[in-house]
Amino acid sequence: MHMSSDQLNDLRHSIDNIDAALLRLMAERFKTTEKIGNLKKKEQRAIADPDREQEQIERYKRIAFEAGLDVSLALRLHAFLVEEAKKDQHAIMTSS
Ligand SMILES: C=C(O[C@@H]1C=C(C(=O)O)C=C[C@H]1O)C(=O)O
Repeated sequence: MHMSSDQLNDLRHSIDNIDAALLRLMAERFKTTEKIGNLKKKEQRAIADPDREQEQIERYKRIAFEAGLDVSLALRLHAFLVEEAKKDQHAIMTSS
């Protein structure tokens, strides 16, 4: 049975709202990691914090599982976000 185009439009409207929320949250996350980068620069701290990343991984696993999201997808998202945040922080650390 075909989905009616009304149903399709409604679902796509939901997707657009979800995507907008995801992008705004990502912007918020990168603004926050940028602040952390500035703080690390001031305090001469290392960019990477493996202990923190490990704690985040455990948290991602739990939250993804409870939310019914594929755990490996959540962990790939974590790796991507942290890698990008560290690249940004590296740029902050090396700028004068
Ligand atoms: C943002 C930080 O810097 C790095 C990036 C992280 C992140 O994107 O969440 C976490 C740990 C660090 O390796 C931090 O130390 O909190």
